[in-house]
Amino acid sequence: MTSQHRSNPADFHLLVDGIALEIGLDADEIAARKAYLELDDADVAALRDVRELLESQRHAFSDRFYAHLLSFPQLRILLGAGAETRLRHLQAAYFSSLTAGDYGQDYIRERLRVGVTHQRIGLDPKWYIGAYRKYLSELHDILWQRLQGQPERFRAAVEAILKIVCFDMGLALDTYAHADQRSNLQNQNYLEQVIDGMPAGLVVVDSELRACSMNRMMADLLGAPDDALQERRIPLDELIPCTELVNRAIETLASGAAQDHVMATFDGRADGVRYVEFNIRRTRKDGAPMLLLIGQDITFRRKARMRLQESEEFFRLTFNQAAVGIVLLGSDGRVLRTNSKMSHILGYTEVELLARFYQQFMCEEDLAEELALIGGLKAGEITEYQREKRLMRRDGSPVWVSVTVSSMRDANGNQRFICVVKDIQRQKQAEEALLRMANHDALTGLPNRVLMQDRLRQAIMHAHRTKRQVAVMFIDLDRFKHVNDSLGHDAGDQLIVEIARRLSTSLRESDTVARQGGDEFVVVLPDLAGEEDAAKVARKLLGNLFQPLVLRGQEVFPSGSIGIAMYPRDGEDSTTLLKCADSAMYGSKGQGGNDYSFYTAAMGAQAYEHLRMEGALQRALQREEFLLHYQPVVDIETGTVTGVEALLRWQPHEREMVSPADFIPLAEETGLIVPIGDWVLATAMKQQVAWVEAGLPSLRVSVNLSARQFLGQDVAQRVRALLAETGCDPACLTLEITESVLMENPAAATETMGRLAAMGVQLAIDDFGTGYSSLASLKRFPIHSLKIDRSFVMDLTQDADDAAIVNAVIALAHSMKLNVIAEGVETREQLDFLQQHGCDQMQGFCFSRPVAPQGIAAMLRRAA
Ligand SMILES: Nc1nc2c(ncn2[C@@H]2O[C@H](COP(=O)(O)O[C@H]3[C@@H](O)[C@H](n4cnc5c(=O)[nH]c(N)nc54)O[C@@H]3COP(=O)(O)O)[C@@H](O)[C@H]2O)c(=O)[nH]1
Repeated sequence: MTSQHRSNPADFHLLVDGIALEIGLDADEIAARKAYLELDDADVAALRDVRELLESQRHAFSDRFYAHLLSFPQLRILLGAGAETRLRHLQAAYFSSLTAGDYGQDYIRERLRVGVTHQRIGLDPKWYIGAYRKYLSELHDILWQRLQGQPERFRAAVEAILKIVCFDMGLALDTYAHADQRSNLQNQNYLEQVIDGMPAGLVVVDSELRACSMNRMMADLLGAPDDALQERRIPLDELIPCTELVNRAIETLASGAAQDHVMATFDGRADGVRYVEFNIRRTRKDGAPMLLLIGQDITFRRKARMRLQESEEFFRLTFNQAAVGIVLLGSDGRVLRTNSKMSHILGYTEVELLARFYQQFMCEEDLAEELALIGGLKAGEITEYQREKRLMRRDGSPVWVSVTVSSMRDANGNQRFICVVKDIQRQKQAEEALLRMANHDALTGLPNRVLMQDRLRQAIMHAHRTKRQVAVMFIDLDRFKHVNDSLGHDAGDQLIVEIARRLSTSLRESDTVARQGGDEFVVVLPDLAGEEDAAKVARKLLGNLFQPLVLRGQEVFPSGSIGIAMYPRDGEDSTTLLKCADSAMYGSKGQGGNDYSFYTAAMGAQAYEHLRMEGALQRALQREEFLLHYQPVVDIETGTVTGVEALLRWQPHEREMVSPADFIPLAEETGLIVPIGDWVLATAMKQQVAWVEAGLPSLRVSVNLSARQFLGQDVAQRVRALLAETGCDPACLTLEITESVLMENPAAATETMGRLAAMGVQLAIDDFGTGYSSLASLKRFPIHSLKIDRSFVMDLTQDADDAAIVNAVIALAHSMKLNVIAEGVETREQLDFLQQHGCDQMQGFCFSRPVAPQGIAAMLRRAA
């Protein structure tokens, strides 16, 4: 009986040797076995005796033997396909060795090998015991046939064959059993290893609900030592204190019904709580019911699920309560999900939004760009984009939003778009208002200078391309100051607003009317054929402007002076054209106003001179080209010099002296009057102190304050500083302010004058009679003197009106307890008149022209 073995031959031999050792097959054992079978030398001799006889029958024997064996399908399967040839060969070797007479170590090892091989292939002992039976019967028949008549020889041979075959069977069976035992042990070890190594915890519980064993994983889950159950069986509720698990285990034990997903929480572990999900199965061991509790550590999964739930909840709340609108779109733009803010922005309910496509909310003009961007997202060319645009609300009104659209994929790989929409309606409105404010005049709502210049530039560019012309009109209202001064600023504002309206309604949409500031307007007429078009518009404007209106109950007839510059004739850029129009406007004013003038080169020359003077004035201050002359103020009664008026002179280097009448208006216009006036104040005060220090009688010095000086800076503070700096006595300083300056901003003037008077400085109203203030309104101002304007004094001896005015002024001033000074007194007659009518003081050529400081000193010394 033979079979194959498939493992490595060296390993196999080691295994066989190991089994021989474990069985204890040493020489003594073999001798004992042979002795027990009574297998002795006589048997060996008997076997050798029939060797030749049997060898001759080997092939026929083999045929019959295998015909029998292979007639059993189970054997055919166990022995394997194509086994016959191989087996016949092994069989032949065994057949020969059976009668060879050598039954030592090699023989025995071969028998053991056969036993191990049979055990390995799962050939039950029944099969090879049957095979040995067939062997014996066949040998018996052969011997019977061949040894008929030789009963002794036959009996000895049969006896010996029986012994050796039983010897072989014993070896094979022992080996089989031992190899089987070994294999079982190995299987058991393997099973234990598998159970220990499995990624689930296992507790085996007996019918008394006591835990008998558990694997390493379960010990680990419970935080118990591996051998916790070796000493004693622990009650299940002690090992795992979970009522639910114990109850379900009791149920399974009783009914046999499997229990799944039984949750137990293991607390108190150093590494935190563990969640274990158990499956409970009933089984049997040695007839007694047992429970298998298989626990899966789902801590990670459960925590992950809890985290997921938490983050989903967080997302849900954030999504719903977000201060921005959020929309999830399908790749076709369908709204798949949205939040309440989005509903609020668009005025739809969430359900209504879900039935719509994003494209439905877009403005017509944004659609093409938006679709192109979405196309870019779809193609993966961009991952997101941001735009400020308008969306259409449910009520059809547009709402400004800032939209950020990003591309994403859902769990199934479908393309989705997330739109985050911020309502920027208010911001946009504020921006628009700011833009409006930056570009428009607050009072009239007309474009301001900035916007006008922009429009003018555009008009020039267009005209350049189309070979057309552009007219720029500079409009200045005539006598606006008069309205302002006499009727107040509110009336002035009303007039400006009405003029703005009249200008706007007189022009086309494409024309621009802008307020340049104050009472100045600029009109831009684009796309003209020539000068005559502009002239027509100018005539129309003047006609419309001239319509009367009632302000504060008084009928007013506004008019304006218009200067016109033409592109490209007068200039090719906005700055030049505006300058030209400005110069032309002065041309109109010079001709009496209420007219228009086109710019001419001569006007340009005037403007150039203007500029030149401005530069020269600036340099004059630095080069100290200014000086002061002083005109005495004389007491009419006594003829004594009581004071002087400081009068500014400009003596350019190596050039003729320039009259203040020529440069003061320009200095006023450019603002240079402020530093120049400051210089005058300081110099006059220093001079007053110098005369006193020179031992001369203390003189009152009068200084003229310009409008800008008086209204534009903190003159009181400056005067205080200069008084302190120069040491001039405030009581010796008079500040002269013209009537019109006072009326420009009476409230501010009152306040400033109050502060100056509080310092002890005296205040005089200059050029009195030329303005529009009434004597009554003067009561409000803390003034000390009135200076009657030279124009009234000049003709007072010839003109009865002037005489009456001068007389009235003196009378009224005295009634208000004001000092009166007449200016420009040139003749004895004028002086006599003034004396007769009680005028207090005078200044004029009849006494002295303005002279240098030394002249005043000499004059005072002479009088002493
Ligand atoms: N803001 C400032 N204005 C000033 C200052 N210095 C002068 N001025 C103003 O300039 C205008 C012209 O002044 P001026 O050429 O000096 O003429 C003054 C006198 O010379 C002139 N005057 C005086 N007496 C006579 C006379 O008998 N006949 C006559 N024809 N002219 C005479 O009058 C001018 C003084 O005017 P007023 O100031 O109104 O008293 C002139 O408006 C000056 O105010 C300065 O420092 N700051």
